[in-house]
Amino acid sequence: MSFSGGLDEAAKHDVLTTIVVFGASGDLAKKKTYPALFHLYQQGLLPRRTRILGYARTQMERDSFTSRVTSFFKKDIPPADVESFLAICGYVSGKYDVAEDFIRLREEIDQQEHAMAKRVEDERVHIYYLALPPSVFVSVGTQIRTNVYDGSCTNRVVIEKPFGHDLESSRELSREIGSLFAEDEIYRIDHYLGKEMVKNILALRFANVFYEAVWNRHYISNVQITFKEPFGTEGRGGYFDEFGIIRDVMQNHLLQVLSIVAMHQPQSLRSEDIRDRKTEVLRRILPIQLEDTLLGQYVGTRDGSKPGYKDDDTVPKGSMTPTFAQCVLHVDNDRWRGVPWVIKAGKALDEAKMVIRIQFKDMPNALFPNLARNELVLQVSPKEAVYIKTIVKEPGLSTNLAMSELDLSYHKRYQDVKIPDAYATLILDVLNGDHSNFVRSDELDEAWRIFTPLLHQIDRDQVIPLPYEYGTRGPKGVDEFATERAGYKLTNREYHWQPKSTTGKL
Ligand SMILES: NC(=O)C1=CN([C@@H]2O[C@H](COP(=O)(O)OP(=O)(O)OC[C@H]3O[C@@H](n4cnc5c(N)ncnc54)[C@H](OP(=O)(O)O)[C@@H]3O)[C@@H](O)[C@H]2O)C=CC1
Ligand SMILES: O=C1O[C@H](COP(=O)(O)O)[C@@H](O)[C@H](O)[C@H]1O
Repeated sequence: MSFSGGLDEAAKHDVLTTIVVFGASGDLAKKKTYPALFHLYQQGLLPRRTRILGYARTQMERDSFTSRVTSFFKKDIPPADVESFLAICGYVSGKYDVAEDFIRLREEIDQQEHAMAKRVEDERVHIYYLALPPSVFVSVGTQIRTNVYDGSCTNRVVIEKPFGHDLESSRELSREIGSLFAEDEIYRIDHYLGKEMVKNILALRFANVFYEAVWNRHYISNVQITFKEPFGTEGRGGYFDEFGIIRDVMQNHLLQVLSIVAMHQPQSLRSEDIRDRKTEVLRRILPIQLEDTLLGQYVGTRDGSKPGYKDDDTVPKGSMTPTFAQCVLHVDNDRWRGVPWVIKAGKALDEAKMVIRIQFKDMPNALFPNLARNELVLQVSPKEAVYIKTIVKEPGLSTNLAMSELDLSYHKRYQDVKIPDAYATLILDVLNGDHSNFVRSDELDEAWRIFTPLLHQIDRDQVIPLPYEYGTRGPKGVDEFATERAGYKLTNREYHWQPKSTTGKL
């Protein structure tokens, strides 16, 4: 990871670069991969000699391919930019298990490289982006390794989650992928690691003397990491039902965030040093107990305006898959022993939000009795912000105390900065060969170790999730859970942080 001008390393080096997007006809390619590639192209961050080849089974004429991959581009983009981007894009149709099709792909890559090459010894990079269902990862990986892989250039393989559905299947997948590619060729995407505020955690923690000083059990009472979506699985129920909210969001996104908040300072900003620290802290997390877990599944609204999870035609009628979960985790090391970490994720809740809330302990002196607690809140979405809930004297003639905040709202402080999509930053990392924001196989192993016993118990015991109405805060007991299990103290019911916040009396 670089904090000092490493942004356009790849572009500066003018490496001959070929990016192959497998599954180019699909949803992820259309919504994320191509818009991200286009964003990088527009910013001049793709190496000058880059070619992008889509690959999928669907037969597509150039027109239908280009209209598909540009369908999620912003509407106000100059058409000339889109045209020049499309000039570097091509498409090859082929199956995922047919050697001849991959040989054709390799020939196409060779031809394109030949056309771009200045010298025979040009430095070359091949990026294989697997925007594909996991059922074909290994088959496509095998074909790439056998028929496309070029040992004389740098090869990078980008893989999307899910990486298995429990410890055993994840190990099996790692073993199979690991037999095809070296670990340093593999980039496992967790797109939360590309989000601005998640990338900011490292800077906040290790570039400011005052945070690190209190970042431990002596000052922090509990930590809450919360993901809320205001919509249900609508249409994606088939996929979701196999996984459930714990596998979909918690085992990956929330645990990755937790590991960065909890880890010790890395030796350096080198990706392996950062990943070593994350893995080290994951190793200290005890497997989650069912008693420390609250599960829910949304039902339709009383007025019938929103459907329940099981009303979705793609969801099996008797499904017990949780769409909401809240768990307490414990990090068993000297820094964190005794501090509960509450992670919560749910679909069809009351709002869209991803926040990391660090609640400090009570003020240890009695000069001011009954003080509310300080909190440091990192809002990852919808609007990036860092704020510290801070007690002040109510301004004016009053001598009361009031809860207020030190507020760094990005949309106010950085008005001219456009925060890039996570996929754009992650693809840029791949171009730069930077693994810091990708999941290493031992991290993945630890993540599954923490969740697998719980997931198996839920399946084995057929644990019934509690119902909650679409658009609410979650099942009955959600707020009490954090208070009773983690000692969370609601600071002040009158106080609600907003970008332009009101203060509330204590
Ligand atoms: N969509 C999203 O927003 C997100 C997706 N992901 C992950 O990214 C990957 C791709 O997701 P997404 O684009 O939604 O997937 P899609 O279901 O859209 O599949 C991508 C392409 O793969 C081919 N395909 C689909 N099903 C099969 C199958 N059973 N066997 C062989 N080929 C198949 C199709 O291409 P063709 O038939 O033309 O070959 C399809 O266009 C997955 O691993 C997913 O979990 C991760 C985060 C978000
Ligand atoms: O990986 C996933 O993430 C999305 C949420 O991502 P965000 O960037 O919009 O916060 C979630 O909707 C989806 O279920 C899950 O698979």
